[in-house]
Amino acid sequence: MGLLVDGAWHDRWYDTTSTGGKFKRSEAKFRNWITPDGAPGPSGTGGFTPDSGRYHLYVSHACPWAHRTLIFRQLKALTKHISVSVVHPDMLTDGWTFETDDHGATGDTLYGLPFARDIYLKADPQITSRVTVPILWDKERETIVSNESSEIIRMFNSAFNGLTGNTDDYWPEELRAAIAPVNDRIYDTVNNGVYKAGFATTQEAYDTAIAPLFDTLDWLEARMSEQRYLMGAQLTETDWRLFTTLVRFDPVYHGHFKCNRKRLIDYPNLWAYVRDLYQTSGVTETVNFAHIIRHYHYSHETINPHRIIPLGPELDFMAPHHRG
Ligand SMILES: N[C@@H](CCC(=O)N[C@@H](CS)C(=O)NCC(=O)O)C(=O)O
Repeated sequence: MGLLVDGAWHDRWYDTTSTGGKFKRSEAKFRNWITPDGAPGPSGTGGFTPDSGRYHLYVSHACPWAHRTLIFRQLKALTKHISVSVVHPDMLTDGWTFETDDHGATGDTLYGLPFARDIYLKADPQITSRVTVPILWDKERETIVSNESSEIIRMFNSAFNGLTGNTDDYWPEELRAAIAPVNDRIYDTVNNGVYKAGFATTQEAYDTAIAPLFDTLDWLEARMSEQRYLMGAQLTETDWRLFTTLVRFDPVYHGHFKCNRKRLIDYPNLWAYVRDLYQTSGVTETVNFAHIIRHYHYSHETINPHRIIPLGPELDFMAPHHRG
């Protein structure tokens, strides 16, 4: 794993020495928006209109952030309009690569480049950035539209409605004010919380992450005993943002990231809720457990130096969820 500094690749693990052992996620660099009329969005520059075939998504099947974008591509009927390349699950000294010797890794189907960093360099040869997925690429302007998943899913939610005719809304106006604090808490303590626990390099940093993570899971378990979805009767982006972390919880985060006070399956409502979401039409096929389990255990040498891939728990995501 590494990062680009002034266009040069440096093979370097996350620096936790300056933060008292705490993992700090860096801000995404590319923050443009595709909008119905090409007007600039809340950040970035304009000119990104919702044209069929113009955009390409680079994802990892292992990555919970990239997974969000794949789910929205399915839910919003965008599969015909936005093409996809899938990186190899092993992220080693070259970062994400386009090697294809693993079932489901497609290579760079646009340019045939060897590494994900080459996509960042194509956008800006002098860039200083981590090389993260997802990457939403514009084939026309040959640049990165966005590498921030929370913003990519909002574009997918509404910008292409005129093209697809799909008007399902996962960020409805009337729920936005209520969604914001729930997203924030789940991002900080769960989505990013598992990483803060897993990548901690001091006991204190781990302790600081693990308590709020399970407090939030307890809170969510109670909430899901009263309603089908996080915001009530309607499925929203908040559910999908939580789903991609919870679906990885027992196979990866429980053991590899030491999030082990409880398993997901010890929370009856949350476990049924995750099965409900998993079984949603189009979503099941976005979950690739082989890449998920392989990536984390094989790539994180500081956590699992012998790269032994655990067998993993037997989980039946297709078991009836009884939440309808
Ligand atoms: N803010 C980004 C975070 C994406 C992210 O951190 N992706 C991870 C994979 S799960 C990554 O590519 N990490 C490589 C690195 O940090 O060097 C988003 O939500 O889109």
